Amino acid sequence: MLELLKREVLEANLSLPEQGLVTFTWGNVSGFDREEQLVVIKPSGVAYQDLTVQDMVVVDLQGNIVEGSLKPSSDTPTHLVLYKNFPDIGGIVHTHSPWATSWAQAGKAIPPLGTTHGDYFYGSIPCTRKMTHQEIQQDYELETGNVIVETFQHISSNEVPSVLVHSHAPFNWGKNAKEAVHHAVVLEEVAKMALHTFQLNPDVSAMDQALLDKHYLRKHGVNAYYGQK
Ligand SMILES: O=C(CO)[C@@H](O)[C@@H](O)COP(=O)(O)O
Repeated sequence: MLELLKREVLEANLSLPEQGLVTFTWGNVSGFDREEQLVVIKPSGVAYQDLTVQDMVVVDLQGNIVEGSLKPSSDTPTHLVLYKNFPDIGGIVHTHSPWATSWAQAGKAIPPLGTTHGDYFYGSIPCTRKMTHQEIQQDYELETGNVIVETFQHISSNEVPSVLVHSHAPFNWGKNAKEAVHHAVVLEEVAKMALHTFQLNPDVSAMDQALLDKHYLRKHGVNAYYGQK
């Protein structure tokens, strides 16, 4: 199982530059084997084109390296907090994709403005609060995870599989690494559309709840009917 997960995580990392989500090494993907309680994650600072399955790093939920000779991504503590607190996720991706990162730097949530958003996110994509100086200085990556969990106290991490970290960039997740990357691609498109929408009409309001319900629930939930379902 772990070897298959390493391959899945490698392929998900290689898809980041293919999808236009990263510049240089500004991103990382991990996968979670919930049975073994082990996380496979990209090594820190290694160029995507140089990555091999053997480079994938395996850590436990305390961050101890179980397999691998390279240092894990610097964002590993953030990934681990999310795996511990969001029970249904099996993959996480962090990038600095420019449109979503612009919203994160502005400290603004992305409201549901249209059906593209509604098909994937059952409400606004939240932005975390600013972190305190103490949080930043103590353990920035760990506290980034904690502030994301705090942001989702009253939001379902299943219904909104993305977050904008204030003054930083997005984190996305899904049932596996591939789905997490899919959500990251959608987030980037939705962030781009939303910014242009506000430029065209600064007074635009969020889409009707009925339309959001129709589009989200046609793809998600027990009565989903989209595509060939
Ligand atoms: O967020 C950042 C930098 O701000 C990191 O995600 C990015 O540099 C990637 O770091 P890693 O190479 O995964 O350690």
